[in-house]
Amino acid sequence: MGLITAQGKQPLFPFGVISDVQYADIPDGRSFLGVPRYYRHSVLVLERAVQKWNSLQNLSFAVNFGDIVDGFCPKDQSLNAVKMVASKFEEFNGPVYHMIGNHCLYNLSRETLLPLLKIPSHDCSAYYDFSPTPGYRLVVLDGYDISVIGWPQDHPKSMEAVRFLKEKNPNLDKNSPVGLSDLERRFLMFNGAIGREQLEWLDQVLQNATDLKQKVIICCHLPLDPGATTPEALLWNYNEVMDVIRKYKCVKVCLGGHEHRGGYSVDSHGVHHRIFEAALECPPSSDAFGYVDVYDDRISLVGTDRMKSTDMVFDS
Ligand SMILES: Nc1ccn([C@@H]2O[C@H](COP(=O)(O)O)[C@@H](O)[C@H]2O)c(=O)n1
Ligand SMILES: O=P(O)(O)OC[C@H](O)CO
Repeated sequence: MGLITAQGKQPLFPFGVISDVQYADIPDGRSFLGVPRYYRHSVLVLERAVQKWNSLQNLSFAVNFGDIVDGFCPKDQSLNAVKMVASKFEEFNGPVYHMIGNHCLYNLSRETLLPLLKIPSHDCSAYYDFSPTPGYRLVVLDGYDISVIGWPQDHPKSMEAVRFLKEKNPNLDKNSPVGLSDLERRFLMFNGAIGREQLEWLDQVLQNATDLKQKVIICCHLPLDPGATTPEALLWNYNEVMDVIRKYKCVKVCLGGHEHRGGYSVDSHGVHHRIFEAALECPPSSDAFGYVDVYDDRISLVGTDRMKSTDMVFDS
C-alpha cells in the first residue's frame, strides 16, 4: 500500500479503529432485541484487524473503542479473557489506546481493568488526551464516569448515578426504556454520564487545543449525538458535553461505539459523529474494523467489510 491516498495527499497520520469486540468463550447468542452476537468469532475479527493494521506499516497507533469482553463471560474467566484480548491488541506494531465500556465493567473493577489496558488514570478515572502530531489532539472520554456500573456501591459516583436513574427512569428494570419517550430512552443502566470534574477538564483541554491551533478528535464509547445512534445508546448528558464542545471550534469529529449497528451524522454545528459497527456482530468470516486517515481538512475512515467507509470533510 502506498502512503499517498486517492486524494493524492499524504495523511498527517493514520490510525486503526475497532469497537465492541465483546469476546466470551460461550456459544453464539442474541441481543435483547434478537440481533445475533458471535462471542468467540469476535476475537478473530480483532486478529484480522491487527494483521491488516500491521500490513499497512504506516499506522501511528490504534484505538479500541471499548467493550473488549462481554458481560456474559463467566466471571471466573474475566481476568484471563481481558488479558487474552489485550494481548491480541499488543500484537499491533505500535501503541494502542483503549477506552472502557459497560461490558468491561461488568467483568472487572476499574482498579484491575485500567492498569491491564494501560489507561492513564487518577482516582480510577479513565479519561485522557494525547497529541500524535502538533496540529491534532485526541481526547478520550470516560462515559461511565457517573455510572451504577464499575464503582463500589457506596462510591459517591455510583450513588449519584443511582439517584439520577431513579429520577429519570421509573421502571423496576433500569435497563428497560419502556414508557420513556424519544431521547429520554437514554436513561438506562447500561449508559452513563461525564461528571463535573471531567467536564471541567474537557473545557480546559479544548481551550488549550484552541490556543495551540490544534484540531480535536473526541473518542468515547458512548455516542454524543442523537443523529448517529438510537436514543437507547446515548450518553446521559451528551447535551452538556456538546455544550462544552460548542464553546470552541476545534472539535471536528466525535468517534464512538456501543451502538452495534453503527451510525453517522453531522450535527447542527458541523461536527461529524461516527459510531463504529461492532466486531461482535460480524457473522463468521466477516469483519468490522478500519483505519482513519487524518488530514488538515478531512478525516477519512477506510472501513473493512461491515464497517462502512466515511469521508468527513470540515473547515480547516
Ligand atoms: N430495548 C431494550 C434493550 C435492552 N433492554 C435490557 O438491557 C439488557 C441488555 O441489552 P442487550 O441489548 O445488551 O441485550 C437486556 O437484558 C434488557 O434487560 C431492554 O429492556 N430493552
Ligand atoms: O453493548 P451492549 O450489550 O451494552 O448493547 C448496547 C446497545 O446496543 C445500545 O443500544
